[in-house]
Amino acid sequence: MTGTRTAPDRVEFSGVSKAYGDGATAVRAVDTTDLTIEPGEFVSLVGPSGCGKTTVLQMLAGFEQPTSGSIRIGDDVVTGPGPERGVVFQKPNLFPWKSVRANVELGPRLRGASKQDRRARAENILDMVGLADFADRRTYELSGGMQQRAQIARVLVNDPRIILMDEPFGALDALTREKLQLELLSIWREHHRTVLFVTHSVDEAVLLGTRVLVMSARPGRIMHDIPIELPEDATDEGRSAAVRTSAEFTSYKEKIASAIYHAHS
Ligand SMILES: Nc1ncnc2c1ncn2[C@@H]1O[C@H](COP(=O)(O)OP(=O)(O)OP(=O)(O)O)[C@@H](O)[C@H]1O
Repeated sequence: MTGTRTAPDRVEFSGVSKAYGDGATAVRAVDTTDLTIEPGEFVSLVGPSGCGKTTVLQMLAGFEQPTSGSIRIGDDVVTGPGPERGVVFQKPNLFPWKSVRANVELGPRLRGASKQDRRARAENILDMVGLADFADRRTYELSGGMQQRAQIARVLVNDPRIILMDEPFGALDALTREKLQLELLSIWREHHRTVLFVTHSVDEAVLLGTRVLVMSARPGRIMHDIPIELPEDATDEGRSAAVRTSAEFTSYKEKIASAIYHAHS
């Protein structure tokens, strides 16, 4: 039989709903949702507080199962977590007593990579996220921004094809946040992984996303799917301010902020 195979990293939600609990006390978090994410897309997910953004991400991560409908990656139905998906949360979950390098090497070590291989991979990734000089520090010694960099390195070292990020920069100060946004954008431009990025910041959603999805109030469903095309490359630190103040950027922000505002009503 010669069936057509779907691209291996294509994400597809078909009629996905999620309720927590059952009976009269059930919380309907996500309503019937269809969604396709093509390989290499950077999709920002925004919406009113409690509308089900994290639930969408957790279902794709395989930590939660849909109540109805199904989620596929390529031809495979998601039934649990898998090595092709890496998850970055708002709070880094690093081992504080281990060095940055040991934290980053843990994934490859658990998968049986040789010492030489995992060392080389860790060095490469730590360099990429700007932590090469901090490899031997214990993670509790790092600032919040550095800890989040280490967390991103820990996910990237496993070479996931799909990266799921839930408010990863939400706890950082504005300057560090901006720096990490640009770094993430550079990494994505270079490696072109598929990214699903949950954020409360419309500015961040527009700056990073190739698409912004706006969810309605709970039970959430995707109300708007907005492709983003900005005039310039925002990864260049010198030009990012110009991008953020461009007419296109402002217009996207206004459109999305208004959609979120109306999603409440
Ligand atoms: N494990 C759970 N058990 C019961 N209810 C839950 C659980 N997780 C989430 N919920 C509820 O489901 C709804 C959607 O939550 P979710 O965290 O997905 O929304 P969100 O859009 O990410 O929220 P926020 O923007 O505030 O982070 C909320 O009403 C929440 O209280």
